[in-house]
Amino acid sequence: MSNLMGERRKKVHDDGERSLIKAASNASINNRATASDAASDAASNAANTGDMERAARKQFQRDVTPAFVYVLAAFSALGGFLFGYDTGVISGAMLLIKREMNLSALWQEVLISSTVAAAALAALAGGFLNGVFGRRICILIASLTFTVGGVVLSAAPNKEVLLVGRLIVGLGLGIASMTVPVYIAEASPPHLRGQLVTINTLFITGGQFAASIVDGAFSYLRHDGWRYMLGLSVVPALIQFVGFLFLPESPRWLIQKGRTQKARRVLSQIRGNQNIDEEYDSVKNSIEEEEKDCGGDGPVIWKMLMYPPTRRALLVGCGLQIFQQLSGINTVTYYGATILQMSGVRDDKLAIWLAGVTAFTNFLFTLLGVWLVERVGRRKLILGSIIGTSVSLFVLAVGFLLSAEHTSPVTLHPTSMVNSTCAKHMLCELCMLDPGCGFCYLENSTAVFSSSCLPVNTASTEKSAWGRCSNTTQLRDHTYWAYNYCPSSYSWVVLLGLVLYLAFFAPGMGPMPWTINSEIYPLWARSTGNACSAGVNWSFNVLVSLTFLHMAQYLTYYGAFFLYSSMALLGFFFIYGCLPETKGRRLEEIECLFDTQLCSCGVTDSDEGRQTLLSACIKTLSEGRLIYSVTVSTRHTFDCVNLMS
Ligand SMILES: O[C@H]1[C@H](O)[C@@H](O)[C@H](O)[C@@H](O)[C@H]1O
Repeated sequence: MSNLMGERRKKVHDDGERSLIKAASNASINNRATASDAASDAASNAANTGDMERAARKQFQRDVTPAFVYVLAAFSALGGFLFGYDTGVISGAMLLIKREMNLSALWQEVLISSTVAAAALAALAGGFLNGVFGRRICILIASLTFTVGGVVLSAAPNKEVLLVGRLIVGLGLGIASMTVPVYIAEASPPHLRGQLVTINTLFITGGQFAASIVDGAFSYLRHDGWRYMLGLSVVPALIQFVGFLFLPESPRWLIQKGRTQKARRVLSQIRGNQNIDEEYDSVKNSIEEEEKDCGGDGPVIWKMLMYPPTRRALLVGCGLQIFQQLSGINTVTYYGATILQMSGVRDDKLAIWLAGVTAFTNFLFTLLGVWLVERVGRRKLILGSIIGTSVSLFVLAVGFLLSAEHTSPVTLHPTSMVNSTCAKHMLCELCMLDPGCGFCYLENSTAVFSSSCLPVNTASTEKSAWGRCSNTTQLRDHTYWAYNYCPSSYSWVVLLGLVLYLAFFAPGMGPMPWTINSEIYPLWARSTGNACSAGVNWSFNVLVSLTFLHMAQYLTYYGAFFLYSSMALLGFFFIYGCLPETKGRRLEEIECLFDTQLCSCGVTDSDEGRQTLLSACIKTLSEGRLIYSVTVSTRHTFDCVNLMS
């Protein structure tokens, strides 16, 4: 298989080389090229030999990828695990904390959103820290922050200290989320980069899954169970911290800082003592090239915005993160347990584990993404994923719509309830959309009957404040309490939508925005580019989570999901138009993909040839009597001129 891929890539290269000679002879050097047919042949042979050597070297490197790069990726991806764990664990922990500390709804909201908001700010600051201190120090800072945050949270005597702990964890999240993908991308060989960076997202979803298991297990410990839930994050954080004391700095960052000897040492350590000259030279050349192109004063973000290729890359990177969040991943997974309950899993004890089922499905399908990313490429994977996501959201919305249209009426109106707002609701759908009420009903195999809309118990949404559904032991013998959902014979459509959603979102839209962002910026702009896009991701994460319940109230559930579905469709057109394929390219080549006007409907085959050709040109071949000299004028056009020496 890898042989075949090697052959294919070589063919593209050959074609590129042929078109190079053709382009050159058609252009300004027409006469000289005609006079040098023989020399051209010789050069072509020499170039082919060089080509074959390069291909053979690449093949060798593929066959013997040293284990060290996997170790490095795994330790880095613990940052992803903590990302998933710390964002996932809070929902289960909150159920216990709110009871023990008597938290108001506002405090609950503050404790949940503060972390994500702090992460957004820290991700932005992480760009600066990365540029100055390097990737390794930033990962060490992040794991130390996670550790301190975990200790503060697990020992918190009151809600104020809890808030401090949540803010500290948020800082770690922000720094880790932008640094880890960059570090892995910079250390990986091109043919494995996509897979290894995607492993980071696999660890995110793995962390979310682990969090749901821990939540389930410690939920039985009514007193202080939350301390274990929150405190356990210290374990992976410490493992990562200790691991990173021994792991090296990114060789690309070292070269950028002029620490070339160390960079060479690290690169050959990561590549397992293979020949690193070609890679080292290409990174170094491209840094010099970048300095020429993008010299000038001002903050990096300003230079990025002034320089068209990085401006376009930033737009694409942030756009991907925005559409990832606007596709509603965090509300769908948050709502997943309710969807499963709605579909007939009515046992309350089981409900807490249902979030785990959704998280596990998300994890499983992210694994599919790891497998696919280097096989089909980023572009196809994310396009297939987002269109599937949009369709699944549509199915989810239709399921909610059908359920709403066939919603059960409220048949009982207890007289003691006249003062409650819940008494006003005549349909389950309206009762369910009111956060203060729930639906209490009896059910036989064919119908719902004896139903009432009752106020929810403020301490636990698992039962009503009073009446038939206020005592959990009474909630059997076909008496059910539905908070957040209505019994419906169309729940299978909703369940189908959920499964389809996870199957499509998780392999592409979940990981690709992170993977692609780690690749598309040139080195001088990489930390800042990733900081901005990660900051945008976290900001939209808060935005979507904070607006979901209000949207559900004003637009109903189906309205909210139709909106997410159209956002995903919009995202499809954006990605189709603007995202080039980055698979298999060296990081230094990728900037060229943004040379031309943005949104030119992706990269065509001939573009691929053009890019391979460009990288061949940049190397300035000098073989035999023939010299290829390169003019890469402001990186917008290039012309390979063959000259007789
Ligand atoms: O890529 C990740 C991932 O797929 C998670 O499931 C989600 O919670 C995050 O917000 C997202 O950035």
